[in-house]
Formats: sequence, C-alpha cells, structure tokens
Amino acid sequence: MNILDKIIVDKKREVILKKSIIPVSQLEASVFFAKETISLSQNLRNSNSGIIAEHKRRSPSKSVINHGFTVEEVVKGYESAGACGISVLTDGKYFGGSLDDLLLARASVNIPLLRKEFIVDEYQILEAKAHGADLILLIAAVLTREEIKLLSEFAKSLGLEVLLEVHNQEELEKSIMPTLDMIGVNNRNLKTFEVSLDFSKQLAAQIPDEFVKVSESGISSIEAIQELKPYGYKGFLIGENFMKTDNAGKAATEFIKQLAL
Ligand SMILES: O=P(O)(O)OC[C@@H](O)[C@@H](O)c1c[nH]c2ccccc12
Repeated sequence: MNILDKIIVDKKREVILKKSIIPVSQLEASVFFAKETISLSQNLRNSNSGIIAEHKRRSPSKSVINHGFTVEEVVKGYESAGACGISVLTDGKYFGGSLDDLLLARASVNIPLLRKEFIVDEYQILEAKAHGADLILLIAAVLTREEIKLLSEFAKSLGLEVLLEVHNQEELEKSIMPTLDMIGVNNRNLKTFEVSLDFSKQLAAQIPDEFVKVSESGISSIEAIQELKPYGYKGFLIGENFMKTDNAGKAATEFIKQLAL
C-alpha cells in the first residue's frame, strides 16, 4: 500500500471515532458557524505575490521541524509578511498538526485560513468550519467525482471555498465542476514524493479560466514563481521553504519583498 492509501485508511477510522464522541450539534454550536468567511480566491485574484504560506511541522517525506515557534508566532509572521492566506495542516499522525493549530491560527490572524487535511467525510468540513477555516482542500487522488461533488457542495453550503488538488490530467478531467473555486496542481506526487514544477506547467492549459490556478509544493525560489506565472498561476502554496528556517514569518517577509521587486 502506498503512503497516501495508508493515510486514508487511518483517516477514515479517525473520523468514525471522532464522530462517536463529538456530535455534529457541538460543532455547529461553535461561534464560527455564525461568522462570515473570507475569500482566498478573491485575495489571489487581486494579489501580485499570491503566496499561501503553510504551517507545517513535519511530513511523511521529510521531518521538517518547526524550530519550537508557536502557531501564533508563525501565522502572525505570515500575515504581516503579506501572505494572501495561510494553510494549516491539521493531520496529526503524519504531519504533527491538529485542529487546535487551526483554532490558534484563527485567533491570531484575519486572513483566509485553509484547513489542510485529507477530507473524506462531511463531518471534517463541519470541523473545519467550527475551528475557523475559510476554505477546505479536496484531494482528487483519493475521491471519486461523486464524492468531490457532494463534499464541495456541502462546503459551499457552509460558506467555505474549495481548493481542489490534482496531480495529473486524469484527476483534473474527473474533477472539474462549478462548486470548486480554485484548482491546485500539486508538484509533489503524494504516492512517490517525486517533486517537479513540470506538473504545474503541463496541466496549466487544461484548467479552465474560471478557476483560480494554484501551484502547490516544492516552491523554494523567486525564480520558480516567475517561471510559473506565465502559465496563469495566481496562487503559490509554500510550506517547507518557510518552516525549515528558524523564523518562518521572517523568511516569508523576505520572500514576498523580493517578489515585489
Ligand atoms: O512544503 P512544500 O513543499 O512547500 O508544500 C506545501 C504544500 O503544498 C504541501 O504540504 C501539500 C500539498 N498538498 C498536500 C496534501 C496533504 C498534505 C500536504 C500537502
């Protein structure tokens, strides 16, 4: 079994357990259910930098270690750097994240927050909303077209935006539907961990214009972004490059400053 399949098996079990102890009514009682969400897709359309900065402690492909900084320090740093939005990894087992991280991020910043998670069930979308997320990620590699449709419709009904992640043409063709806001091409193959910006370049032309294009993973230089922009990318999701430094906010600040030059 590849790592992605393993993550999904674990995730489905986790969701069943969580459902059995925290009822939906408790999630719906969160103050964030009454709060309007903020649009990442609009921010990206209006931005020159397009940076979505990620809070990521570690990953199965690399034990990225965040140097003991708090979620608050990291996300406030990202916000003041001028990031368009922040992605918060909430998977515990493989990425060392949690829903608490999302909540702490929500309490610290006012820019759009993505719940970065392996979503397989509507319940996780309710959790995302209850912990202050503005948008969710759906990963085409682990969902059927029908699941993408139901989950994205559900997210939209809660006012959340949807970033759909693909890695190849087949996943893209299967997924295109009006309930998506942004389409992200993951430069990292989640099954083999191979990383190449060529994945973004190859798929760009097939993504219809009504979706904001996002390039995800393996972006570590200004040049990479300059290479990707002519393909129509408006968003750039960056984790490791910032989190591996001893000050993620400062690294993001310098990066975004250089981009503007
Ligand atoms: O740390 P990087 O290489 O900059 O990548 C960030 C982000 O794209 C990556 O964490 C990611 C993209 N899609 C995912 C799906 C699940 C978990 C993580 C991810």
